[in-house]
Amino acid sequence: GFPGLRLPFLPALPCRGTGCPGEPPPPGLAPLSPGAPPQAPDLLYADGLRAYAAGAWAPAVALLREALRSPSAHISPTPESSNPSFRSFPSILVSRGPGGWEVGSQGAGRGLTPLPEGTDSLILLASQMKKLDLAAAAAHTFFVANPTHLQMREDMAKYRRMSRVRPQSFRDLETPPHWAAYDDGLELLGRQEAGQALPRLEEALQESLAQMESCRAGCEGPEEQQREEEEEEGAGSQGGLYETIAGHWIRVLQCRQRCVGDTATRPGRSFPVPDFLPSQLRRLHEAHAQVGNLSQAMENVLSVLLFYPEDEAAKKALNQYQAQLGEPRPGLGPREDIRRFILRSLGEKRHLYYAMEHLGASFKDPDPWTPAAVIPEALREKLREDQEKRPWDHEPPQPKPLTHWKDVLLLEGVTLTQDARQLNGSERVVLDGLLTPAECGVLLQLAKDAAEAGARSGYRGRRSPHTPHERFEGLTVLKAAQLAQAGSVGSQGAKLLLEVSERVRTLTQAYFSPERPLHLSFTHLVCRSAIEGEQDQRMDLSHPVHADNCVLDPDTGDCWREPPAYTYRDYSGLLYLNDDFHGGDLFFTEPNALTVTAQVRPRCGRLVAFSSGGENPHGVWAVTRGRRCALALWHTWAPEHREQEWTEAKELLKEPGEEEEEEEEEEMPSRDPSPEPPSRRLPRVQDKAGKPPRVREEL
Ligand SMILES: O=C(O)CCC(=O)C(=O)O
Ligand SMILES: [Fe+2]
Repeated sequence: GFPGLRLPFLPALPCRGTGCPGEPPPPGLAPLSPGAPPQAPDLLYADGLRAYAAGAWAPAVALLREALRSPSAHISPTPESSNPSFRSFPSILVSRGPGGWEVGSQGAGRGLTPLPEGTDSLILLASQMKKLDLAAAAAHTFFVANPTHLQMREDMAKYRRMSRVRPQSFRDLETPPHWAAYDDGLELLGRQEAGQALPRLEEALQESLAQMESCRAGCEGPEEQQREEEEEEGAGSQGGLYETIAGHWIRVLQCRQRCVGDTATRPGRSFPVPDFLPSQLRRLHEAHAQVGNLSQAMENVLSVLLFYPEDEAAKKALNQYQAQLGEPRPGLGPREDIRRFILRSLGEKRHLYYAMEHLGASFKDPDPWTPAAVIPEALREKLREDQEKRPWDHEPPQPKPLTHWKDVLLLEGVTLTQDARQLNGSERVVLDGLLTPAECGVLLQLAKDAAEAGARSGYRGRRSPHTPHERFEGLTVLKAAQLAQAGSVGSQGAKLLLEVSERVRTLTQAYFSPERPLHLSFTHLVCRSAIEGEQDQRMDLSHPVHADNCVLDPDTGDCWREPPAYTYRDYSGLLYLNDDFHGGDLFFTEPNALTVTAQVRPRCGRLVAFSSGGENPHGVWAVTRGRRCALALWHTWAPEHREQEWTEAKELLKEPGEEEEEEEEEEMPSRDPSPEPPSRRLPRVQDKAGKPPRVREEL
């Protein structure tokens, strides 16, 4: 498996002396400071890789360059032979030519090219060092941090085609094969290249099933047995033989069912893509239909129907095919691999539900498609209640529209919904798919729990500072972490809040400021609730028209970048969590604060990001029913305005075992903070216990 690894091809490097836990100075950066004695190139190289693995680009580039430049490196540029875990690749050179990135094979006797500063130099450097895997991963990482760099993406594809490396190995380095194939397939499909998409989509499905198999195989492995032994010791083995056997099987089955979610979870993400297999089948069906493969389109749509027998779209397509084919063709049925998968899974679910009903076992069904008939009558009521409490787990899958895929940037499944032109502005964007429904659910729950915790301690949800007709609750990341520590809210929610804010920062930087690092300056989870019985004659807004970093004068259209405005804010982001309320759309206006130029309806996982100045006056229509929750984030180019609380919150939420690893990373000096979370760049919080809690009021 790939449990959340960022760069799995990098071996865990042995820790030697300096920089190792318990040892002073940070790893191997000394040679870069003037006057320090030079280090052997392979040590520099190893340290460079460690810096690279930690995401510290600047030191990585510097160290690797040093490694390459040292005299002995000219003879043997890589310590490949001494380190068997580095594979050799054919020698390929990527360089920046007049027409963009250029790919060619390395000519003999070519001298060392002076390297420009910056992340992309690592790609060049790595390829010169014949570290094609490193080059590819660097290119990929560069792309992830700069998704608007479409040229780069195309060139990466070229690079991949030209290399004699097996086709997947570039993405494989960082991404499990089923995700790599899936993303490729979707992208091709979006470009209307269904024919080319098909092999990748098919591969994605095969690889997903294979991944599932290997995950399932692990369910009876030594770890599972060890856990059982421990549990049995703990429980004093009161049960007899049958109980022991039943207990074993229940655990194996629970584990196997969990593999669905594991396979559907992208590396680094906390939640699975909902309904992963059925949505892959839908894509396959779509692609086969587009190229006119009638029988395969039919096979796939029949497979969708195995999951969802009542799926209207699938039934309609099927009828159409049957009409086209005339008479039923023998031998045409759902896919065998899917049929077997479903049968087996249903068998397991039956056992688990039985165990739940009669043996008190717990089981969280990972699938929304389980037919009601499989669930014992006695459990249905309770499950329905749970479901109502947590509707996000069972929201029907919403296939993303494929019509705009030409414009879509594929980044962690995020799609570009509206660009500045479509929004009638200069620096505005709407992106979708930043959160899964489950993630929205967790954050909504966090907001709710925090509000309840506040109410218990005598704090009443106050009236909005903007309107008397709404209640307003705001939660900062630090407050969330403190509440999690006190046990008032789940720590999963507080952690997700941090993770998500970093996700937004990365995207905002990539989209608007690829050349210059953006920092979070303030993160606020905000819910606005209509006060019932006070909505009838309402004329005001939930949030009056304003600009975020300047004081707008609607009469002249000027915007004064001076206090009381938060003048250091450079980019604003609103990440919406729900849409089950009335009113509450965000809108942009002309500088006169009257003429509406664009409007955005909030929904789960939708991000609206824009520059914070007078070019983006905006407001929020009255929320007249229900509760509207959003994560408001402001970004700054000014490092001195970085959100200190982010780091403090991160610190509070750290699990006991995480300490050492972080220690090492934090000591990694990194002046170029491009794709890292702010925590690595900020000094450690000195005194968490002694400090009175800071209250912040920023809106
Ligand atoms: O919640 C929104 O959609 C916008 C809020 C806003 O503009 C702000 O807080 O500055
Ligand atoms: Fe605003």
